[in-house]
Amino acid sequence: MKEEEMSRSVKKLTGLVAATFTPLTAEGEINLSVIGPYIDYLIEKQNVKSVFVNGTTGEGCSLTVDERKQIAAAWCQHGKGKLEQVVVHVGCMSIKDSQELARHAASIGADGIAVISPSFFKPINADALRLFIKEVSTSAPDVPMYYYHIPGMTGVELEAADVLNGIEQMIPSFQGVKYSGTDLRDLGQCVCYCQSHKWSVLFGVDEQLLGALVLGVHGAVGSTYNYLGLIVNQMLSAFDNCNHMQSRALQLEFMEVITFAKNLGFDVGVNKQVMSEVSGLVLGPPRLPLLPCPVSKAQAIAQKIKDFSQRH
Ligand SMILES: CC(=O)N[C@H](C=O)[C@@H](O)[C@H](O)[C@H](O)CO
Ligand SMILES: CC(=O)C(=O)O
Repeated sequence: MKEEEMSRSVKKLTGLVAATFTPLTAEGEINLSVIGPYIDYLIEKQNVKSVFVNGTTGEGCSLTVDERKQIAAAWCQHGKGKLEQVVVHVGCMSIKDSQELARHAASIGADGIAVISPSFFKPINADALRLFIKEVSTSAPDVPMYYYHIPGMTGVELEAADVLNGIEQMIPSFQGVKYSGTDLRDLGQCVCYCQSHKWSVLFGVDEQLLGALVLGVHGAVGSTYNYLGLIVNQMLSAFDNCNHMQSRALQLEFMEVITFAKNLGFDVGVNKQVMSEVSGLVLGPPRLPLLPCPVSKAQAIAQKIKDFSQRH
């Protein structure tokens, strides 16, 4: 497809996107039965209608290729007619695995795919990373492709704007970037570049979202929208209505909650247990090397979240 054709037929990814947790049984096997109720919870209780599956929050890199396929398929199947977009993260250390997951995502009707940089052998420059993303996209040429920039996890410090430069010539299906870094200059460069190609920039550091909105990002992908979607939607509305006092007050209060959580140790294992406490869904433990979270710790964080929600 030509670039103009693609951009006409693609639904732009905007607004809040929940980075989903992967439900596991107490024995540590994937638990597909939770995904249907999980979708209803996001839509009915959080007003969140798009999801990002098998990413950082979903422990995608800790799952087998087969497990990732089953999880992605369940989100697409149960989300049909309910969710606006299901974006599947397909990044792996092996490009072959990523290609297989990309092909699979296309076959189940995913609305988009995303890749992180490989992080054991790292791309030495932006060219190498662009090539990697391109080779994955050729396995699913009709599925919108997003680059998932998360230097804090991958250790790949290439500027995202450098990765985007010229990428439209290599990847006709390219549609934007999920930016989970904190370099606002690089983010701003990405916003300009994506704006000119009608792509989306989704921000991924939830506690800093307001700063990114000021720079013009089109939406946000994050773990906390699983349980704070309603409140952050209020912040987005306040921002859209130029109510700086209200959007700032909400972001500052949100920062206080995340700081409280971080001081107790806030990794994906803790976060997952917090979601179980707030939502009532039974998401189970994380997978090693992440450790299960003591229930008392998750309850203390969940209480802060509930208090925050009740105040608004
Ligand atoms: C490293 C990580 O998990 N980042 C998530 C997405 O990129 C965020 O949604 C964070 O969980 C969130 O901003 C809380 O710190
Ligand atoms: C936040 C996010 O996008 C992820 O967990 O992958």
